[in-house]
Amino acid sequence: MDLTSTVIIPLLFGSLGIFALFRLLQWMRMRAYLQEAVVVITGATSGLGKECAKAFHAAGSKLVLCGRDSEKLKDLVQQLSTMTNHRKNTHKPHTVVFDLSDTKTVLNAAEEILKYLGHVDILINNAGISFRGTIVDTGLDVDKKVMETNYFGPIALTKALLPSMIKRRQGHIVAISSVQGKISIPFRSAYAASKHATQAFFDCLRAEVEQYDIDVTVISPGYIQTNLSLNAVTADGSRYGVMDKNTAEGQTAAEVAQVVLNAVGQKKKEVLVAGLTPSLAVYLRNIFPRLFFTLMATRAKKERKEKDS
Ligand SMILES: NC(=O)C1=CN([C@@H]2O[C@H](COP(=O)(O)OP(=O)(O)OC[C@H]3O[C@@H](n4cnc5c(N)ncnc54)[C@H](OP(=O)(O)O)[C@@H]3O)[C@@H](O)[C@H]2O)C=CC1
Ligand SMILES: CCCCCCCCCCCCCCCC(=O)OCC(=O)COP(=O)(O)O
Repeated sequence: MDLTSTVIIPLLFGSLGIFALFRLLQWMRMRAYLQEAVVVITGATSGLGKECAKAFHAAGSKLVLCGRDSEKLKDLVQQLSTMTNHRKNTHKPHTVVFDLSDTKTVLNAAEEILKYLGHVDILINNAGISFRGTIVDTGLDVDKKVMETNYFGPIALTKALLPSMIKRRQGHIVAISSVQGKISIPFRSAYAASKHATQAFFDCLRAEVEQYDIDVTVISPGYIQTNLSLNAVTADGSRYGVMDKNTAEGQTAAEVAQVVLNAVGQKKKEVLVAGLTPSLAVYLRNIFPRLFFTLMATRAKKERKEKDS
């Protein structure tokens, strides 16, 4: 008896068929979940937020696009309306203008969103700023600004929308963190601190709200080709204004937005979206912390030397 033709090949094709069917069912469930869902995206005016807006719009979600600049939001709505490769049943997005570092405007925005749309299915806390500077030279006002934007703003918005999700026993909260929510690299203190706080807060939230059928997804990207480094704040509060090499060579925002869409659609609890070095760095930090600390100290000395020369 030929084992290959009677057992191995049928088994192989059978497994492939089951896998294909599983993926198809997964895709159909994801499509149904995102279609018609009310999705709030912060930081929709550029980079990853803008690409998420395009991806969720194409998936048929009802978008609430948030940002500080109403003109940029209007432009995005216009751009979405002309997108050609989307399905027929897309929706005109609603826009809300507020600054995440101003709690009062965040709370007003949440009220406006609930008043206008009645409920939120998916909140994507995406907006953020980065930081470049030495700890010794950085004023506390700069640390606070980064924490207000990356941590207190998103948690204020989350807390404001959470009661209505609990009441409906339905909702999904997404935090765009960073690899720097898991490891700290020198001269990024305020940013890394804000992302570690984000990771911790949303991990606690996930545990607390599972009993209400609310999902929490934390996405930790590595470098993405966006304006993040250009817009980073420095030790004296001024704009960094440099497109860092790592950022310029990172993944495209559109690629990462697809990962966000799939992670949300599949209700994943967390996703690391990074290249080999950042991914290895996360493992190294946890498995061989002393080696990781030595590498970081060497990196800090090298960067300092380069800056001083
Ligand atoms: N780029 C990267 O390498 C990585 C990015 N990330 C994270 O991805 C997220 C998106 O950043 P990215 O797209 O890269 O960067 P961008 O600078 O392109 O986008 C940042 C967005 O956040 C908004 N924003 C900044 N400050 C505030 C504020 N005070 N109130 C409201 N909105 C604000 C910006 O609005 P405005 O247009 O008004 O400035 C902009 O829409 C961030 O959380 C970032 O930390 C994570 C890992 C890597
Ligand atoms: C054999 C194992 C080798 C692993 C050693 C690696 C040590 C090198 C450290 C690498 C650090 C990577 C940091 C990645 C950080 C990252 O992806 O952050 C994403 C961001 O949020 C970008 O923000 P930024 O403003 O810092 O550009």
